[in-house]
Amino acid sequence: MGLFRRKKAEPEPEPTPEPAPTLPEPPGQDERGLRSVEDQRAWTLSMIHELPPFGMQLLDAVGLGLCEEIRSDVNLPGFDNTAMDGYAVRAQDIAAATADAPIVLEVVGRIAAGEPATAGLGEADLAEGQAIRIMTGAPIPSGADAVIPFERTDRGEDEVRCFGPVPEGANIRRRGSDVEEGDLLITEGTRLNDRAIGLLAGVGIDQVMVRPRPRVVVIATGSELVEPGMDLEDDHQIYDSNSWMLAAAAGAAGAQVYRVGLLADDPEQVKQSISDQLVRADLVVTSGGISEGDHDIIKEVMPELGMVDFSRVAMQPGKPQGFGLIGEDEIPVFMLPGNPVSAYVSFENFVRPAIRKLMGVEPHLREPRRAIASTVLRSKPGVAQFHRGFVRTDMSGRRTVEPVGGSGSYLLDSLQRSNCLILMERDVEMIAAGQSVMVWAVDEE
Ligand SMILES: Nc1nc2c(c(=O)[nH]1)N[C@H]1C(S)=C(S)[C@@H](COP(=O)(O)OP(=O)(O)OC[C@H]3O[C@@H](n4cnc5c(N)ncnc54)[C@H](O)[C@@H]3O)O[C@H]1N2
Ligand code: MOO
Repeated sequence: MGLFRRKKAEPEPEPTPEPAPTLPEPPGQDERGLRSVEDQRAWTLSMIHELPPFGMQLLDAVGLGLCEEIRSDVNLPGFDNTAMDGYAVRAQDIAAATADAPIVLEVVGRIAAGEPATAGLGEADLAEGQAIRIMTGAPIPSGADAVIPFERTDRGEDEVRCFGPVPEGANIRRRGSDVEEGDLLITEGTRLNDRAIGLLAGVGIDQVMVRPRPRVVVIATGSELVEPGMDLEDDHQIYDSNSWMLAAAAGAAGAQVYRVGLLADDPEQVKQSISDQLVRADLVVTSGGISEGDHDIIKEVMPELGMVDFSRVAMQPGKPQGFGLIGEDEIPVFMLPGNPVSAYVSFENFVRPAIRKLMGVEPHLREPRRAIASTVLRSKPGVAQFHRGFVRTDMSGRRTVEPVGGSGSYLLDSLQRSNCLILMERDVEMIAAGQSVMVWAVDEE
């Protein structure tokens, strides 16, 4: 017992520190320490979330991902109308007409597009022996069941000679024959193109719910890099191609791109510059500095900015990969390898799907097409191979593909000459000429 029966004050318990947030459990590795491309993609995509949707005017929505289902409230056409300038007639009245023995009809009115069907006749039906001059898009008057084009008549004003018959229904565009009220027009997850905008406008819709363009910051690192347009000061410098190519690719995928100037291999500068970018980024993409070198700057500084993961993926090119969630807002960052082809192939495999997921556009991954290999293709065992290729489709629809350039991941020229990536799965070592293989046609949407 203590003095004066007072209990000794219990020491305050030490507050348990919040555990530092970590990335979800990364995918497993093979015996050589490599992850599969599919696992790496699924894992990184699991940390990317669709951006919240907004209502946008049609022209602001071009290229964006629709996040509602669009059904039509109207019929298209909204009324039976004529596809030709001519005369609305009763087909049976001129069934016996020929060039030599034309049938004469009385012209009882005239309807232009935008005028009501009653403009010609009032409330009466077109009667036997009557015709109405009618212009393309104008509504078909009641009683008429065909339109004879001007070219098959003498274009008469008060009466018209018809030089041949027309079948019932000829040149009439029926109400609802394009779109019926209630039809499903565009599904959620569709990236809106120019034709979709036309259809939406055509059914009277002026605003849609879409996800905004993801803001993608693209950064290249490397002290050897020089901005295109500047002089190379010595012969061991190179021009930065990656940040331009990645910025262009991100833009084509639908992003709002911010390309940041080059960052030299100075840790403090790189850290500060990347942190400064986070306020305007939904996604950050870097290139270079992630493999085993002494100056792999990204590998060095990024752990100070958040939760990051560097790994090796069973793919060629593109083996070294980095991913993280950085800054207070845990902005996703893809840290791509510096070799230009590796950066491009990594973009196609991981970044483009992430941009599409942010936009709510499906499918996330490019859809592979089947093509016949025109020469033998080889791959190292145990890695997914992404050869550059040129795919063409002949007149009969047969798609063939040939490799372009070698497999070196520095080969920018052959990358430019290619229009596809040839996909050779991890367990495939050879594709013989004439065998089929899957390709990503990278110039397609
Ligand atoms: N000992 C090892 N060395 C390397 C390995 C490895 O596993 N062990 N992997 C190789 C592979 S594969 C790749 S890919 C590269 C990736 O390297 P980094 O991401 O660290 O990239 P850097 O070293 O910065 O650059 C590589 C290469 O690319 C050129 N480069 C970089 N940035 C640009 C740019 N913006 N525009 C044009 N060219 C760029 C750079 O000059 C280098 O030539 O590592 C291998 N090494
Ligand atoms: O895998 Mo590196 O990405 O080939 O050149």
